Amino acid sequence: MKILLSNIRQLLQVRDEVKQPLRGSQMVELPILEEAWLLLDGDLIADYGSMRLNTLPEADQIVDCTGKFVLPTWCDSHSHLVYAGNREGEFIDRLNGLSYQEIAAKGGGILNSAELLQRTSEKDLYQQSEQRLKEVMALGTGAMEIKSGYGLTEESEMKMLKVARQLEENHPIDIKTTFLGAHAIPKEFNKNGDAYIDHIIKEILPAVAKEELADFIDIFCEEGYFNVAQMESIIQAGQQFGLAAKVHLNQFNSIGGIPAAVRHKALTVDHLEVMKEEDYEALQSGETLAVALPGCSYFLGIPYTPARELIQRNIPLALATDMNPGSAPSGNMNFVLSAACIKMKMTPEEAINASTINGAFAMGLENTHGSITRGKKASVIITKQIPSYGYLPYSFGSDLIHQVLIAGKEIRTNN
Ligand SMILES: N=CN[C@@H](CCC(=O)O)C(=O)O
Ligand SMILES: [Zn+2]
Repeated sequence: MKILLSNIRQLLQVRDEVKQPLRGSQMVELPILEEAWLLLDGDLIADYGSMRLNTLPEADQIVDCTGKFVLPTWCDSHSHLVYAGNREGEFIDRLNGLSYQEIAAKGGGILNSAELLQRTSEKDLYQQSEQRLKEVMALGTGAMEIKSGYGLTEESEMKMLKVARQLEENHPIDIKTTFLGAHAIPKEFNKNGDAYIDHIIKEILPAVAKEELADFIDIFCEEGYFNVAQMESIIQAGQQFGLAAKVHLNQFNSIGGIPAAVRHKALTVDHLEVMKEEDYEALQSGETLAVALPGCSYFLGIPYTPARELIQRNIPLALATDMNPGSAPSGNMNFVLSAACIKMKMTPEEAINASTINGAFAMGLENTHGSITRGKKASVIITKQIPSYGYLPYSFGSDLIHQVLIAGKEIRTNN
């Protein structure tokens, strides 16, 4: 079925081919086609052109986009969307003065979510997660990464990854999965991180790889969780199974993880709220992408990732939600866009690039997602009638989406 979007006020992020993630001054360039049409054929983008120059192509359905902006759907490259229950109780504890780390030290935090997830059936976990997935698709996310990490046993880590794979099978959104067994040390390991890392590498990872449940590998490298040597072991073990690394780093402390991750050719390093000179220099010397998670900074009240410094130093930067029950219980990329502009001083162009094409690179989906390109997935956001695309981050909290199409399928339409 061919769908023609006509009379588009501005078609955003129109690119022929993007070979590398955008960096530095490239991030401020957002290619635009004024007064445009866009033809979707089945699940792919077939063609686009100017309303002024071309005769319109034939289509089965025509959607009039007068006064509206069309852009590729968001690419959310860092999420923990599959989880059980919530941690609203810890949220109240934090409002009453406890810190995220203090709650974790008392046995709450990730271990709290793991305890509940282990008791939750696969079916129930699927249903809870599917509800969140439907919500984020309606908010314009067309590709996303989902991590395990609330299982912390072979059985429960596999349960999480199976649920993520089933979500992809049953919905048009593209989902990449990441094995995050090394998210916290389970209670049974009595704070012995080395023993748990050994167990992951010898037992859990081979089982995950055998069933092809993961595309990437991750670890929470942070004081009180896992150290740099343990991160290096996990990255190398993942590489044995062809899993590139996407690593949680520098959320609260800079402990030397970024230089090591870049040395080991990690695809992305994520969080980066706390940065030292050596961290910037390592990123400048390699190909690893930085991923910022402003929803986490907002929710926990911790520093925002220094986007201006990263961009000024030519380091490619993506934006993602970090959707999870403890530090960012929102999968709304529209909010992420606003927070990146308001709190991290990114321009709307930089924030849109970081949330689309660079997000696609951060998941290895750059050939199919992240831009309006012939042959890429027919996944687009049609805005309501708004004055400019800068209005998207400006009008924070407003729902400015008229329609979302993912792989050619209508996800929602507002009037
Ligand atoms: N920091 C590590 N992992 C998640 C939070 C996990 C949790 O608190 O449940 C994050 O990216 O923020
Ligand atoms: Zn995370």
